[in-house]
Amino acid sequence: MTRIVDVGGHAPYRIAIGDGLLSDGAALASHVRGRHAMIVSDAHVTPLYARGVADALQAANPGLRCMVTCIPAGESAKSLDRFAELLRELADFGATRDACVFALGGGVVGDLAGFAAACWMRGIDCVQLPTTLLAMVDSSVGGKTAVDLPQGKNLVGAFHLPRAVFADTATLRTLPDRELRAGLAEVVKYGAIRDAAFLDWIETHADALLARDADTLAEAIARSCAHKAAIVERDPFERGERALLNFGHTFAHAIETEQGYGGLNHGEAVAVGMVCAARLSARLGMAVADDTQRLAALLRRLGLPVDVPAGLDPAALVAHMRLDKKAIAGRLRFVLWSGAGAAQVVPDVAEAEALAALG
Ligand SMILES: NC(=O)c1ccc[n+]([C@@H]2O[C@H](COP(=O)([O-])OP(=O)(O)OC[C@H]3O[C@@H](n4cnc5c(N)ncnc54)[C@H](O)[C@@H]3O)[C@@H](O)[C@H]2O)c1
Ligand SMILES: O=C(O)C(=O)C[C@@H](O)[C@H](O)[C@H](O)COP(=O)(O)O
Ligand SMILES: [Zn+2]
Repeated sequence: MTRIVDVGGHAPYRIAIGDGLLSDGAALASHVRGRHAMIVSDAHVTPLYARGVADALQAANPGLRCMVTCIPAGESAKSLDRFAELLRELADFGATRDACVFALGGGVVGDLAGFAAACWMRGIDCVQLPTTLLAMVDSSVGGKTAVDLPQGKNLVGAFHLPRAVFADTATLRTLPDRELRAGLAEVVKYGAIRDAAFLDWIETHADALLARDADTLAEAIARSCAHKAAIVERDPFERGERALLNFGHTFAHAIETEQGYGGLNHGEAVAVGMVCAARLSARLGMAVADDTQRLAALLRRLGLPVDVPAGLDPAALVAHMRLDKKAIAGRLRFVLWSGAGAAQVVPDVAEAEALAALG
């Protein structure tokens, strides 16, 4: 069964979620307007799936010129250098404005390839083909694309909506356990910020999710995408409510940056960050300590970390937060929590409070 989530707004697109979607060459090729299709993937995903996608596209449209380009796996590939390399490859490929980039991989590939598509000739089509749970529930949807700098996460980027998203759940069978758990952190985020019943559902289905039960995973993906779609179609450029999707991220990005993008992965950092944000909310009188305990217990049960890694300098973490994209006029803004299903953006949070919330 293929589940569909439609994302409305000024440039609507469809998210398809189902087993085997990467072999549907006709569906993939229907989004290519010209003759050039560049499949961007990483060193783990390329040998597993890239040839299949290229063959499926080619079979559906024999006139298409397909190329596969492979980046190293991992967050450190989300760099300006790799971005420049992709642009040079698009040039060498002769990609014209009707070319299409297929981002086949996790959030790293999606963000990097999406950013190259956003910039090449001021914007060409991009189709997201997420192969991690995190990319299926979050990064492939909504059009945020970016690369990191040593000074901070996602500091250089653009909003560039995908033409379509195909989440082939069969690819999750090869995903390492650690990456599956990372994706579950962003799933928990949706329950935490806007759907108390979904948070209950995740608690009830935690074992099935960890055991990769296919229907349970597909339901988690579809419900997560529906939440993200509802927000990003109303606020595509994060002028307001989209910031709620950043719950836990001010802490998470500071940790990832301070670890040089080689420590916790994004989902793990978000798990820690959400607990810090919940603690901060309790300190500021918005949440009760019991809610923080409940959130931490669920994340632990899902195999995720909930404590700031030992050895990180708290002052350095707060210094990174000053470059958080939600900060305004030199003051920190946080997504804070008032318990299951309820979050809000709070301006002017004192750095001393953020420091104390690190635990
Ligand atoms: N744009 C957004 O809205 C948004 C949202 C959330 C996260 N992100 C970004 O996404 C990135 C994290 O994405 P991620 O968690 O997918 O990490 P990732 O892209 O690094 O993938 C995780 C690992 O899994 C491997 N992998 C991917 N699919 C596989 C498969 N099917 N089988 C086997 N191995 C596979 C990858 O090679 C990599 O080693 C971060 O950079 C984060 O900032 C962006
Ligand atoms: O789509 C969004 O908006 C999000 O904030 C989703 C986050 O999970 C994601 O990690 C995003 O890349 C963070 O964006 P940033 O603007 O804080 O860099
Ligand atoms: Zn995130």
